[in-house]
Amino acid sequence: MRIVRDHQFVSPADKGASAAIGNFDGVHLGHQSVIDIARAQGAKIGAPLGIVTFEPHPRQFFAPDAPPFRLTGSAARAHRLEKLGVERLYELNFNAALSSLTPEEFAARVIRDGLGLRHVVVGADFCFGKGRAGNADDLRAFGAEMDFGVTIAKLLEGDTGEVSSTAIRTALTEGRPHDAAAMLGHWHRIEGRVISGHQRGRELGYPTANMSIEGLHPPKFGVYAVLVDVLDGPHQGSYRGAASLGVRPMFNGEIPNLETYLFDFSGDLYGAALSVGLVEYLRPEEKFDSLDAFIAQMDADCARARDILAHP
Ligand SMILES: Cc1cc2nc3c(=O)[nH]c(=O)nc-3n(C[C@H](O)[C@H](O)[C@H](O)COP(=O)(O)O)c2cc1C
Ligand SMILES: Nc1ncnc2c1ncn2[C@@H]1O[C@H](COP(=O)(O)OP(=O)(O)O)[C@@H](O)[C@H]1O
Repeated sequence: MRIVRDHQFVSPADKGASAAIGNFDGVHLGHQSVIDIARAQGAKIGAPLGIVTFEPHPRQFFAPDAPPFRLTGSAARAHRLEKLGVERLYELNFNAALSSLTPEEFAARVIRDGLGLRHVVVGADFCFGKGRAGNADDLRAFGAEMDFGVTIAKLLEGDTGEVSSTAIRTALTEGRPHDAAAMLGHWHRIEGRVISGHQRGRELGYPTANMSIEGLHPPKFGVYAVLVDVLDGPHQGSYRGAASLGVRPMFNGEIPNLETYLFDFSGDLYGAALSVGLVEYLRPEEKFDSLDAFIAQMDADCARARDILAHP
């Protein structure tokens, strides 16, 4: 997958895609259906599959102090898109210049001249350009005028209603990772590099690979059964584990993070990139009266997580 971050000066080899446009936060089933249409249109006209997306997320650009809401950071989104067979990822810098283009300027300068897209696919609720002034029908009209194809995809309905990033966030906030996964088409995964903590874990018999969740929507705090992928380094591979998400009341922690104990593993994970999939919510974080009681509870958590993960 080629990643292009500037819509100007794009090399001819990177132009000519059939691309879906949007934020694709979480890359859920609704996003995947839009991407499938772009793939099918591309196959018809012999164009590579592309995605046009934005970084930061426009909502972060317009309201930088709002609480974190993203399901996927830029790297996690790119991984997910690559797995879906995306060949060109246009991750455009969402800045003052881009956000002030009118719908017509966006169509002409970005879609036609900059990226040279041959076909674009958007969801029915798509809005674009300064002040969100353009809608999907406007895009179709610009396409006819500027010689790129446009498909407007219907919004996907799941069993429990519309598949949306908002509904997924709510499921995660309420500790329902299965419901989130049903809308995502995969486990909700938190990705990041392993950072060091207070080195207490190893003394408790439960060393944990710690990751920051800064900038991400926080799922319900507590203990989860998890599926872990170590994405790089000597321990690359898939593991099962139990993870604690939150502030560690046992040790009066403050900054929330994700701490993952990998089953049947020993080794150094500092600096490695991890992807931790939340499979089942086990219990809230607690403060125990003694370390013995805490360790006994972690033993029980891990036994339960092993059981759950044997038949996820
Ligand atoms: C299965 C499991 C359950 C945990 N449950 C709790 C908990 O209930 N309360 C809490 O404060 N911390 C909990 N933690 C987090 C531990 O406090 C944390 O991993 C440990 O203090 C190590 O911290 P360190 O990585 O900074 O050394 C849990 C960790 C694991 C792996
Ligand atoms: N089974 C395991 N699960 C998670 N991390 C492990 C495991 N075995 C060894 N480690 C290593 O131990 C480190 C965590 O040990 P810990 O004492 O909790 O220190 P820290 O407070 O720095 O997280 C991890 O970052 C990893 O490098």
